[in-house]
Amino acid sequence: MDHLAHVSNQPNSQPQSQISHLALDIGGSLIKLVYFCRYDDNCRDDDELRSQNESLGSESDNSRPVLGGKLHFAKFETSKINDCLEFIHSMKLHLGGFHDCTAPSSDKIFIKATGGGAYKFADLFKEKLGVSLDKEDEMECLVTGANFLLKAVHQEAFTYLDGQKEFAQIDPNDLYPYLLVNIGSGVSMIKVDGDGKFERVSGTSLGGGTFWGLGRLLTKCKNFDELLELSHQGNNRVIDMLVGDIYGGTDYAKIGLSATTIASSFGKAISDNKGLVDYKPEDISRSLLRMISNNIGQISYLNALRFGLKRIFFAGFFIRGHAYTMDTISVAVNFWSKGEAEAMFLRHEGFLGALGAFMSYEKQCLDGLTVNKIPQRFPISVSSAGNKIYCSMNGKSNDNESIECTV
Ligand SMILES: Nc1ncnc2c1ncn2[C@@H]1O[C@H](COP(=O)(O)OP(=O)(O)O)[C@@H](O)[C@H]1O
Ligand SMILES: CC(C)(COP(=O)(O)O)[C@@H](O)C(=O)NCCC(=O)O
Repeated sequence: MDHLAHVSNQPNSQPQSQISHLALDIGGSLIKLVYFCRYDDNCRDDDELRSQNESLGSESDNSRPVLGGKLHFAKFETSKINDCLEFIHSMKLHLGGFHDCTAPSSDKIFIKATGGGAYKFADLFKEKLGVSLDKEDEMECLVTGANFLLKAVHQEAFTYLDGQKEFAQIDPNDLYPYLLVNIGSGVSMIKVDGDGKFERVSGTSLGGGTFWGLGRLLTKCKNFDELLELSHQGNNRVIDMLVGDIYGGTDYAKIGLSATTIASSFGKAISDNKGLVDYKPEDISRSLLRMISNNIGQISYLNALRFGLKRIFFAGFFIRGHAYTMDTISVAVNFWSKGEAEAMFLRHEGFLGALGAFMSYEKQCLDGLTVNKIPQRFPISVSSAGNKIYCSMNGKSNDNESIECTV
C-alpha cells in the first residue's frame, strides 16, 4: 500500500470535470462510500465499477441520463480498510473533495467523512492518499441522510409485516417528529423534529456488532451474510425457552403471553445438558437474530412511547433488507405498542451517514457544487428536475442502486 502515498493530490492533475465528490462514513464494522459521478465525466462505465466492488451498482440498463449524474454507493469492511483505500485510489475518488476556500492557493484536499473512523483513520488517509478528512458529526449526518431520503427519494420507506412489504406514503410536510433507530455495530435512537433538529435519546450496545460477533464465535461462520443465510433454516425454539416450556405447554393468558412467546432467549441451553457442538449453527443464528432484533424493537418502542412518537424508522446495515429481521422488529413494535406505533425500514438503510456527509459539502464554498434538497418527491417517470436532486430509484436491492441527481 505504500505506493498510495505517492498518489498525486494536486487539483490540476486531472480536469476538474472528472472529479467525483466523495463522502465517507467509517463505522465500527463497515466503511460506506457515497460519490457523485457526472454524466459528462469520463467516469468509468458501470460494469467496470461493479467488477471492482460487488456492492456498487447502477441502473445503467434501464435509465437514461436525466441531469447531472449519479450518486454511487459502495461499502467495505472496516477491518479491510486497505481495500477501501485501493478502491478510492484506483477510481481517483480522493480527488473529489474540496479545497480550503479561506486559503485559495492551498492544494490541500479535504474529503467529507463521518463515523468514528473519521478520527481513527485520519492519519492513514493522509499518509496513503494525501487527503485530509473533514469530520462531520455522525448523528447529524444520520439525520440529514434520513431526512433527505425520506423527502427526496420515491419509495424509500416501507413497512414489513407477515412477509408483506408495503411502501409508505410519506408526506414531506408531515414527516416530523419521528424516531430514527440506526442499527450499526451499536444502536443509536434519535428523536428527529426537523432538518438539523434532533436529539439522541437512547442507545444500546446490543446491536449489529453483537449479532455478528457472537454469531461468528458460536457458529464459526466466515462472513455476515452466511450467518444471516443460516438463520433462514434455523429453529429458535430449539434453544430459546418459551412460555409454554415453563407453563407446561399452555399460555400465560392472564398477562397476555402465549405459549409460543419467548420467555428467555437461549434459556433452553441451561438445562439441556448439551454443549455448543450439540446445537445446529442455523438454530443458534436464528435465536441470536431474534434476540437482538426483539430487544431493539422493544427499546425503540419504549423510546417512541417516551416522546409520543408514532413512526419509527429503522436503518443501519444490520437490517440488510432481511425479511426475518424486519419481521421480528415489526412484530416487537406492534406487540409492545398494541398496534399504536409503526416500524418502517429504508431502502438505503446503511448509507444515511455517508449521504449526510455528502450533503454537508453544501456548507463549503465549492464552485458548482450545491446539493439541492427537494421539497417534494419525484415519481420515477419525471425526466426533468431543474436544478434539484432528482432521484430515480427503480432497482430492487439496496446495495445495487445508484441515485440520479444533480449537484
Ligand atoms: N458485509 C458485512 N460485514 C460485516 N457486517 C455486516 C455486513 N453486512 C451487514 N453487516 C452488519 O451491519 C453492521 C454494521 O452496520 P453499519 O450501519 O455499517 O454500522 P457501522 O457504522 O457501525 O459500521 C454489522 O455490525 C453487522 O451486523
Ligand atoms: C458509538 C456509536 C454511536 C458508533 O456508531 P456505529 O459505528 O456503531 O454506527 C454506536 O455504536 C452507539 O450508539 N452505541 C451504543 C452506545 C450506547 O448508547 O450504549
